[in-house]
Amino acid sequence: MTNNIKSSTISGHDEIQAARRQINQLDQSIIDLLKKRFETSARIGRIKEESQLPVLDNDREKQVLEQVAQHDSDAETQKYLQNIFQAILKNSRDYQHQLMQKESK
Ligand SMILES: O=C(O)C(=O)C[C@]1(C(=O)O)C=C[C@@H](O)C=C1
Repeated sequence: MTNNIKSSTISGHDEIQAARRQINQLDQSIIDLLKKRFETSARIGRIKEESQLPVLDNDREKQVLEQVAQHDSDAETQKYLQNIFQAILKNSRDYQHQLMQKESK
């Protein structure tokens, strides 16, 4: 009995470790993709600066969030994905603003 509890605890521990290794790899992929996304956003930001266009484009942001919704039909995870992408869009805008400020100095 004691042994069973111990071994199930150990295998639970191993399972957590394995899942965490997977999360580490997934996080690395997410970081790589987000870096690429920021670079692309910076490119748009430079064009907007040259053309004197505002950083915020509400229609485009709505489109991005709709695209996210279309890619995930699971209502359970949808609200979290929406939150994440709202944060991504905000940080994308902040990054563009920061680059514009730097370039104007
Ligand atoms: O598509 C643009 O116009 C962008 O500047 C990119 C981006 C984005 O990160 O997706 C960022 C800010 C805008 O409000 C809309 C979208």
